[in-house]
Amino acid sequence: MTSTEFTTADGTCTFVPAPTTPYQGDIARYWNNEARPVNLRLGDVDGLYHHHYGVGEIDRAALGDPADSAYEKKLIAELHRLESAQADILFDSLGAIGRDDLLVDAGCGRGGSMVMAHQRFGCKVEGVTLSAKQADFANGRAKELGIEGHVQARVCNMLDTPFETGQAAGSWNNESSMYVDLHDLMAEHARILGVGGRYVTITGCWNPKYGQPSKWVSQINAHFECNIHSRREYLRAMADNRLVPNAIVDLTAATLPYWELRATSSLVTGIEEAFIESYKDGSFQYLLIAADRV
Ligand SMILES: C[S@@+](CC[C@H](N)C(=O)[O-])C[C@H]1O[C@@H](n2cnc3c(N)ncnc32)[C@H](O)[C@@H]1O
Ligand SMILES: CC(C)=CCC/C(C)=C/COP(=O)(O)OP(=O)(O)O
Ligand SMILES: [Mg+2]
Repeated sequence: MTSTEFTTADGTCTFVPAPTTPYQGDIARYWNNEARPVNLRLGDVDGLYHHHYGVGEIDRAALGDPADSAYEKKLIAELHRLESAQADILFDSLGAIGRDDLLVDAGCGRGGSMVMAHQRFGCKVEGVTLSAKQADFANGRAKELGIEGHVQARVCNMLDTPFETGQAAGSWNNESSMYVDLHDLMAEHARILGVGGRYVTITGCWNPKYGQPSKWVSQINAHFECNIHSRREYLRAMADNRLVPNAIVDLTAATLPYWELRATSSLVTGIEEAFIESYKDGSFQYLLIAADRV
């Protein structure tokens, strides 16, 4: 396998595997260059850096008066609280995880979810991302927290991971499954999970009830260079790969307050309208699917 050189934040030179396809090269570049304030400023609140969205009711009392000079800071903290609440909901669905178990985060971003999972379960958490910059960032945070022996990110294709067959007790995709073929993805999760293990995804998917992807869904795809799948595709790919859903939770109503609040902030990116309108017209859904590896 060919590799490319990458210099880490501490100046160390390292080699990372070259992307398997030109598309994966595009996605690696996209995340290597990403530095949106809506992600960095939220992460700065407590050092948990997420690249996913939020769920739950807005705490209006915590936000206080919009005319107050401290309001924007409180709004950022509130958006971040909702994003961390989203990760907590995903972990609630993983079932019983012990300290000696291994969890795998497929498409781990800057690693916020990995840190949270380790803090909650005490176990080892391994993540993969296409972006060397993200992996370096996640490993840097783990080192700062003194948990580098438990939380590790590497540059790797989630469809072809180095984990042993049956090694993981749990694995997840948190808003990272819209970059890959779902049959290939579920086959890899089914391979690395032991029988009785649990797979969880939180994802945005287009709703077959709408007919085809709406213009808003197409806009989201173009914005992130991703390819949103339908709800039907998720269920079919799981069924074909020994992953039996035990929970399908529609989080659409729970994520709307996050988007409506975000749309009023100074950190807007321009994609807020597409999420709000597609959730409202029913063409797009925010779903959690948990499945047992049988
Ligand atoms: C929207 S971010 C989500 C990050 C993280 N799950 C979170 O919740 O913060 C999408 C992530 O998927 C990763 N990704 C996309 N395609 C991938 C692939 N084929 N293999 C590994 N990671 C991939 C990207 O590198 C990026 O880290
Ligand atoms: C639900 C869907 C369709 C998600 C697409 C994947 C994605 C880009 C998630 C959020 O990342 P981010 O936190 O970097 O995005 P933003 O900068 O908009 O906060
Ligand atoms: Mg974000």
